[in-house]
Amino acid sequence: MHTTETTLPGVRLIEPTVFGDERGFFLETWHQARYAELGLPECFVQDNLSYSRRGVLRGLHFQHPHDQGKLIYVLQGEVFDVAVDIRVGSPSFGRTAVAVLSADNRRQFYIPPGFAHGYCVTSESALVAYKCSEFYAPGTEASLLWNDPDLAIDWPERAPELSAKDRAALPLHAFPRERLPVYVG
Ligand SMILES: Cc1cn([C@H]2C[C@H](O)[C@@H](COP(=O)(O)OP(=O)(O)O[C@H]3O[C@@H](C)C(=O)[C@@H](O)[C@H]3O)O2)c(=O)[nH]c1=O
Repeated sequence: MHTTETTLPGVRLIEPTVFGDERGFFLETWHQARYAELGLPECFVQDNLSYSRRGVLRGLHFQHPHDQGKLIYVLQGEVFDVAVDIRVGSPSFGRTAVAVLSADNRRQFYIPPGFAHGYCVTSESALVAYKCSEFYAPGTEASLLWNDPDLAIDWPERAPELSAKDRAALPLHAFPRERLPVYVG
């Protein structure tokens, strides 16, 4: 397993060791002890799977309270994945880290609690799997505007397909401080 720091402290790109043989390949998608050594949560409590067509953009989402850490990987297709530091008082507040995740590169992106997350599908379709460190808590989720000019994310799609919730999202500066997580160092 190989891990790389990204442009945001705590956000990690993980390349699991792949064991290939004549039958195909095998890899561990999560191993509690090994991933704990990387500083990932020892306990994920929910696994999610979503399917989307090319050009769909889901995000940028976060929950607060009940902030979720997420371990994301792609089972089919390819996505452009984005993390945004939205922790009030963080030295990297408003900064982003991006990664191309695909079924072929088998990369995983770890986004700690306190960050917003989103992705855009760049293949014909994509199956995205992710583990979460907190349960889904309806009413505490929020949508940060995908094309907030202050974030300046260079999305691969200029006119993505969005949910109604994401079309009504707010730019980061419009969120009251109490709706955002706080940086604890
Ligand atoms: C996220 C989620 C949604 N749902 C339901 C609510 C709703 O009826 C339906 C679709 O929900 P959404 O439109 O919020 O799904 P989606 O836009 O895919 O939301 C997800 O986006 C990515 C980027 C994330 O990081 C996730 O945490 C989550 O916010 O699924 C659950 O039951 N459990 C969950 O954990």
